[in-house]
Amino acid sequence: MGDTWSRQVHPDIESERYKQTFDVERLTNILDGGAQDTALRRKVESIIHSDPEFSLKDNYFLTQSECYEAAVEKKFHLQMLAQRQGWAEDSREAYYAYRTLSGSLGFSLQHIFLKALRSLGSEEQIAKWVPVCNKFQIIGTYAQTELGHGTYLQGLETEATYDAATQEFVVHSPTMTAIKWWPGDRITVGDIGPKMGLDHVDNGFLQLDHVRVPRENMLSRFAQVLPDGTYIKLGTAQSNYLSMVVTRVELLPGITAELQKACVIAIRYSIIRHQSRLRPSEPEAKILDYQTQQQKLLPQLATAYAFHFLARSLLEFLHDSHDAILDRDFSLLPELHALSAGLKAMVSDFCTYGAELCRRACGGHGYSKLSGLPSLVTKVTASCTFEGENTVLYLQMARFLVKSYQRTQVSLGPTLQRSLPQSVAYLTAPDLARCPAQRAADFFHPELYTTAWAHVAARLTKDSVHHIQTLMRSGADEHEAWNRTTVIHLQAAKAHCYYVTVKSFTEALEKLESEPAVRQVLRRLCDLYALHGILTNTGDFLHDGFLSGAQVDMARTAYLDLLLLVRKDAILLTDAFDFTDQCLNSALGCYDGNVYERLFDWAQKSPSNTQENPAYEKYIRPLLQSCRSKL
Ligand SMILES: CCCCCCCCCC(=O)SCCNC(=O)CCNC(=O)[C@H](O)C(C)(C)COP(=O)(O)OP(=O)(O)OC[C@H]1O[C@@H](n2cnc3c(N)ncnc32)[C@H](O)[C@@H]1OP(=O)(O)O
Ligand SMILES: Cc1cc2nc3c(=O)[nH]c(=O)nc-3n(C[C@H](O)[C@H](O)[C@H](O)COP(=O)(O)OP(=O)(O)OC[C@H]3O[C@@H](n4cnc5c(N)ncnc54)[C@H](O)[C@@H]3O)c2cc1C
Repeated sequence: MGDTWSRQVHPDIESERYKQTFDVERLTNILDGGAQDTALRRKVESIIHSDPEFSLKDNYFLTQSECYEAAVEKKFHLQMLAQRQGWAEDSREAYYAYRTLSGSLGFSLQHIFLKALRSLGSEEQIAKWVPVCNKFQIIGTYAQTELGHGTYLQGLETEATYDAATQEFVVHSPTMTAIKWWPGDRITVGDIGPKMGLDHVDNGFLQLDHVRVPRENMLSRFAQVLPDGTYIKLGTAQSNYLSMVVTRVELLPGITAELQKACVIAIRYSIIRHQSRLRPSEPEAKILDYQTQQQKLLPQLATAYAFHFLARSLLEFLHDSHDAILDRDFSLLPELHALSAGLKAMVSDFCTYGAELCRRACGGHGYSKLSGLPSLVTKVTASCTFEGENTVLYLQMARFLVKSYQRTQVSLGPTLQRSLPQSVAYLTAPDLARCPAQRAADFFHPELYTTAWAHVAARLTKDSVHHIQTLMRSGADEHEAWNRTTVIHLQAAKAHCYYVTVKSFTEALEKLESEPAVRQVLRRLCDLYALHGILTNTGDFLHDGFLSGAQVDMARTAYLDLLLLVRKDAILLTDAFDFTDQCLNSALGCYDGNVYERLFDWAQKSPSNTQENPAYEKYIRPLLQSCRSKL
């Protein structure tokens, strides 16, 4: 932070860094993608942090309007810096700049606009507009949602009427509910009013009154309109939804980073905070030494790591399939859509839950904005809704699971095995009826718990299909049967997403053979993540006897042992994320652990401490005097 306390690390947190069971720097390199990436990121961060224009110190004391202005100001300065440094918009340097300034930069919708342009625009349109957008000579938004519709895109009311005489589209909002609502960064425009958070984003409304748009401005990779108005379909009905798929995947690292930061803040604080005594004869304990505090925070740390590797594997899948889709080979799109929908829902749900748990785990100081935790919680909460409301997205995943299972019902055999999408291959794998675990240590085997998760996901998917078929046999039509099964669909989709995450974590570990110490510490997190899920969903594993009650007790023993093991490395695991103090902007989460000094110092900046509030003269003094005169 560059303040006086940065020079002296608090002994409590320093002692936690002595016993290095693994090389923290190597883990940071692995998370960054290599030592060179770490070096580049740190170089970008030092350039940013050396410039006072990018300081976040006063953010907690700004009004909404000041917050927005500060975000645009930072974006402006970052654009000027990027031009001076030669950092292209889609460069690693730009990515690292956004990572360190995330949540405080204006024009975030420009990225969403560019994803739509790159996914739906023709090569000519991309070549024409991307360069000027990258220089912010065009500032775009993504105005899809309306006052009356956000989820149900078939219900959108905005009209685009083609005028062949002028070769223009006349775009119009015919009703009040057709008014575009929410788009950040827009004709009759205005602000939609105060929100729960994201004060740095100017979410507004856009009412279109017969706005004319040239024909060539329609993004035309998957659909074209000829000068005479003929409509040419070049893709599928869903290919025009591609930019949402790309956005859902590319949002995952940023959403995960919110949980990572919350874990860093809460775990560092939990080493500094001493409260109550473990033994009457001993001094007050570090709250991270209480098993319940470990149970709150360490599974969240495991989740934050699990999602890092999950996001990486889904980004690879997107990268490998995106070019084919742009070339109109849509064979991988259904699986990509299902994964992007289901995993965006799960990651945002879990990161929201986890960030709030981290906040609560910090007691009273977790309720202070100066902790950095409340703004992390309000920010990550938005991701449960934007880019697709989570329930709706889980149901999209469920629809894919149902269709995949129905394919197994009609044709079994080797050809099916090869043609089933890789993420649901377990639907035709030989199924274990019972878990083979004989003792707690057996639950430390990735093969065992991955199979357990596949078993539950398969059972719930089959259960949902059988439930639909039973309802239809009793006379319900397919739509009613679907709706009356959606609670079970949700269970199946969530179990599938958890299985996918466990599998991607175990696969990431397999690639770390040359890093035994790092691999071991990550392996414990993988075990913890998998067992945490089993123990918070034991009903699903007991339901058909796959796990016995005795085996659940074994899993719990393994889990509680893991908490103790992970506790020892907790600080080192948070250090490995390598967030700077400036980026965390938290009085509780600084690297040096000097919490109380910073909390007291930062509180002095509160306007209430720098100027008298008019309430005293207007109300308090007269009240006191009125009471006094009666005495
Ligand atoms: C700091 C701040 C930073 C903020 C950044 C983020 C800003 C956020 C910006 C936004 O929020 S933009 C607006 C986001 N809006 C949405 O995500 C809308 C969500 N709704 C939908 O995506 C669709 O309406 C929905 C998937 C719910 C329904 O789609 P459909 O209307 O096509 O109906 P249906 O569910 O019957 O799907 C028909 C077929 O299309 C498929 N499909 C649906 N969506 C698809 C898709 N995206 N890609 C590929 N296929 C898709 C679906 O799987 C199915 O295939 P099958 O018939 O083979 O089963
Ligand atoms: C911070 C923020 C920023 C945003 N930015 C943008 C932007 O830049 N551009 C843009 O276009 N949009 C933006 N949005 C809008 C966002 O995309 C929509 O709010 C989102 O898609 C959800 O749609 P909705 O609001 O219509 O919710 P609804 O769908 O009305 O959700 C309400 C409830 O209905 C349920 N529901 C709806 N349909 C079904 C169904 N089929 N089955 C079961 N349950 C159902 C949902 O699960 C939910 O519980 C933003 C939203 C937020 C919060």
